[in-house]
Amino acid sequence: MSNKTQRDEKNFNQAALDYHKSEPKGKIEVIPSKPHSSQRDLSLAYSPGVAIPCLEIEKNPETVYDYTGKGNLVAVISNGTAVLGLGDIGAEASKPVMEGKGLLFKIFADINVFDIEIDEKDPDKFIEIVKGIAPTFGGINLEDIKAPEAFYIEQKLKEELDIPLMHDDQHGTAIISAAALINSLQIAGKNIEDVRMVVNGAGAAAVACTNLYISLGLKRENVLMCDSKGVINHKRENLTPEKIDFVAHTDLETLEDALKGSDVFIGLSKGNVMTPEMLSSMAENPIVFALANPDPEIAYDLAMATRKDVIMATGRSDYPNQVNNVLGFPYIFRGALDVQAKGINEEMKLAAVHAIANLAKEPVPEAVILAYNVQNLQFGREYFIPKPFDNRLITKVSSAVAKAAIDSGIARKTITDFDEYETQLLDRMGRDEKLVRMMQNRAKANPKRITLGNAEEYNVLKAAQILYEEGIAYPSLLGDKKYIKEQMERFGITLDIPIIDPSDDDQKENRKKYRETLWKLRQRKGMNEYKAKRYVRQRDYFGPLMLKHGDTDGLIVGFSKNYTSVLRPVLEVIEREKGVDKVAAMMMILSEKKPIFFADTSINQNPTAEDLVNIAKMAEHTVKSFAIEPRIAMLGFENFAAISETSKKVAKAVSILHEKFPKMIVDGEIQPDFAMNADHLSDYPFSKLGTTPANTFIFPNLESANLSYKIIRGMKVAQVIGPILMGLKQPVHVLQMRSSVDEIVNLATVAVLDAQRRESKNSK
Ligand SMILES: NC(=O)C1=CN([C@@H]2O[C@H](COP(=O)(O)OP(=O)(O)OC[C@H]3O[C@@H](n4cnc5c(N)ncnc54)[C@H](OP(=O)(O)O)[C@@H]3O)[C@@H](O)[C@H]2O)C=CC1
Ligand SMILES: CC(=O)C(=O)O
Ligand SMILES: [Mg+2]
Repeated sequence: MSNKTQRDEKNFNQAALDYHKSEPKGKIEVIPSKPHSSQRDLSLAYSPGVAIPCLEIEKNPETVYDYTGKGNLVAVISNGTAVLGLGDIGAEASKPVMEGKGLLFKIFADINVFDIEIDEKDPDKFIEIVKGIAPTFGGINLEDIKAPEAFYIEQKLKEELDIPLMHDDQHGTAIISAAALINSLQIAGKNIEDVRMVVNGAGAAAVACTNLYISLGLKRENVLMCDSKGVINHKRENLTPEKIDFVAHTDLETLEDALKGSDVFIGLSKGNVMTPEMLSSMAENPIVFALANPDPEIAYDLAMATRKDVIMATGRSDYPNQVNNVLGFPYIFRGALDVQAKGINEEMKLAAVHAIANLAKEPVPEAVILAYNVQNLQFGREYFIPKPFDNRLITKVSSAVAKAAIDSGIARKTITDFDEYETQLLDRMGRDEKLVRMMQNRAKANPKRITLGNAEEYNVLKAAQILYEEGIAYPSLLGDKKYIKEQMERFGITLDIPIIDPSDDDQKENRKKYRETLWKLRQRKGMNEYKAKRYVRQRDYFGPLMLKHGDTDGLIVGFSKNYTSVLRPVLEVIEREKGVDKVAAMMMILSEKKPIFFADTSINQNPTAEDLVNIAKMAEHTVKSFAIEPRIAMLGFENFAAISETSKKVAKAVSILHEKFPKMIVDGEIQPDFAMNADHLSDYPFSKLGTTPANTFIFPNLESANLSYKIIRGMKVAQVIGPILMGLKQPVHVLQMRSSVDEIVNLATVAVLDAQRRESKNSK
C-alpha cells in the first residue's frame, strides 16, 4: 500500500469514528410522532387516555395496527456472529451495523426501526427471545447471523410468526445480486442456463443467492461452491445439509482450480481471496461479483487493471455497481408492511428481483446523476444495477412486492389503485413533486410533438431522452445534425427521434415554405426577401416557423443563448392571443408547501399600471390552466398605502382590475410576506384576498420578480419551473440559460399540456 493510500485510509477510519461519536452518539434517536406540548396532549398520550386504545386492542387484536406504530416498525435483530465480513465480533460490536440499517430503513422507505442486539448464540434460545418480542413489530429483519444457524433460525421463526420476516444476508443479498446477475449476463451476451459459476463462500448469503439463481435457470451442475476449506466436492466430509446440496463430483480442490474457464464468480466470503491470476484464468467477459464487506474478494481497481473485459460489482458504494442489500430491504419491507403481509414469500422476492433489474434499464433521472456527480448513467458495464439514491426504487420495488403479496394470497390488506399507492409512497418520502407528477401524467395521456432547440447540449439531449422514454412528449431535436450525432455518441445517449437541421437538404421544402411566411409577416417591418431567405437557415427563426406551420406542437428554445435574443424571432413569428398587447413570463415555484407563481419575471422591465393589469389577467388564465384557483397579490413594499410612486402604480392597477374584473380574486398593493400569511391578511378585512393566502404574485417591475425567483432557485429551497411564456397563440417557451435537465423536461411538459388544451379548444 502506498503512503498516500495508507494516509487516506487512516483519515477515513478517523472520520468514521468521529461520525459515530459526534453528539448525539450513534445514528438513531426516537422522535414522538404526536403533539405533546399541553397537559391535554399528555393525558391523551399517556394515562388516562392511553388506556382506551389498550382496551380496544385487547378486544380486537388487529386494531394494534390502528392505534400503535407497530405497522411501520421493524426490528433489525442480530447476535453478531457474522457481522459483514468481519466474522463473529459479538452482539455489542454489531450495534453500529444494526443502527446503520435502521438509518437506511428510515431514509429510503420511512420505516421506523428498533435495532436489537441479542447476546445469544444458541439457536433455540435465540428463537425464543425473538418470538417473545415479536408482538412489538410489524416486521423482523434478521441480520448478520452466521450459517448454518441462520438457516435454522429463519426457518423456525417463519413457521412460528405471521409477520414479514427475512434474514437479509440470505434473501436481500440474493434478490439484489440476482437482479445484477440477470443484467450482467445480458451485457456479457451469455445465458444463465449455460454459464459456469463459482461461488466463494458457503454461508448464509452464498447458499441463498445460489438457490435463487437456480430458480432463475442456473444449472446446479454448473456451480462449484467453495468454503474456507476449498471446493465442496464429493471427497469432503462432515458437511452441513446446505453444503451437501452443492457437493460437486469433481477432483478440483481449490478456488484457483475452480475458477479456470468459469463465466461467473460470486464472492460472499472474505476480503482479498481472489488473485489477479485467478481472474485472468476465467472465460471471456467474466462476471465478478466480489461482495464481501468491507473489503471485496478482489479490489475493484485491481480487477480492472487485470482485465479490461471484466464485468464487475462489489458491495461498496465507492465503485460502480454496488450490489448491496440496501437496494432491497427498505422497499421489500415497505411493500410487505403496507399490505400487512403474513410473511415474505418466493413470489415477493422474484417480483423484487425483476423490478430492480428492469429499473437499471430505464433512463436515469437527473437527480440521481447529480447525487453521484457523474455525467451520465446508462445501462452497461458501469451501470447494471440501480443506485441506492434512486427514488424510483421505492415506487417500483415496493409496489411490485405489495402486488405479489396480494396476488399470492398472503396480504391481509389489499391495494386497488397502484398509481395512487405509488403517489402515496412518494409523498411519504416528502418529495413534494405532486404537481409535476400530475402534469407529467396528464401529458403522458396525450403526448405532443415538442421541438427542442440547442440540441447539441447534454442537458437538452438528456431531457429529450427522458421526454421520449417516459412518454411525456414526442421530442425532436433542432440544430446541427452532424454535431448532435457526435454529442449523442460522446454522452452515450441513444435516441431514435427526428433531428431537424435547418440547413440540411431534407429541409429544402420547409425552408421555402417558411421563407414565404417570414417575408409576408415582416415585409412591412423592414425585412426583404433576401434576409428572409437567410434567416430561415437560422434555428432561432426555423423553430418558431415550424410551430407556426403546425410542423411541431410546441417549442422549447434558449438553452445556451441570451433570453431576449431568442425571444425576438419568436415574437416576430408567433401571433399574440386576442387582446394581448405585450407578452409576459411566469415562474412556477414548487416548495414543500403549495405551488406559487411569480410574474412577470422575464420580459417587461418597467410595466405601467395598464401593463400590470394585463400581466395579472394572463397570470390568472395560466394558473387556472394548472387546475389551481388563482389568488393574486399585486406586490409592493407597502400594504394598502399607495405612498411611493411604485405603490401608486400598483394601486392604480388594482383599481382597474377591481373595476373591470370584479370577480377576480386580486388585491394589493401588499407585501409578499403579508399576502402569504392568513393572520396578517386578517388585518385587512376589506381585501378581496380575505384571509386565504395568495398563490400568484404580480411584481411591480421585472427586477424584483426576476431577482426574487433567482434567489429561490439559487438557494435550492424549491423547484422552479419556467419561464412560462404567456400571451402567445402557440406553446413556445424560452429557457433560462443553462437550465437543468429537470427544468427542460418540466417546461416541455408545460408545453405539451398547453398544446393539449389548444387542441381540445379547437375541436369544440
Ligand atoms: N454485498 C452484500 O450485500 C452482502 C455481502 N455479504 C458478505 O458476504 C460475506 C459472508 O456473509 P454471510 O454469508 O452472512 O456469513 P456466514 O458466516 O454465514 O458465511 C461466511 C462464509 O464464508 C466462508 N469463508 C470464509 N473464509 C473463506 C475463504 N477464505 N474462502 C472461501 N470461503 C470462505 C465461510 O466458510 P466456512 O463455511 O468454511 O466457515 C462461510 O461459508 C461477508 O463478507 C459479508 O459482508 C453478506 C450479505 C450481503
Ligand atoms: C451488506 C451486508 O449485509 C453485509 O455485508 O453483511
Ligand atoms: Mg449483513
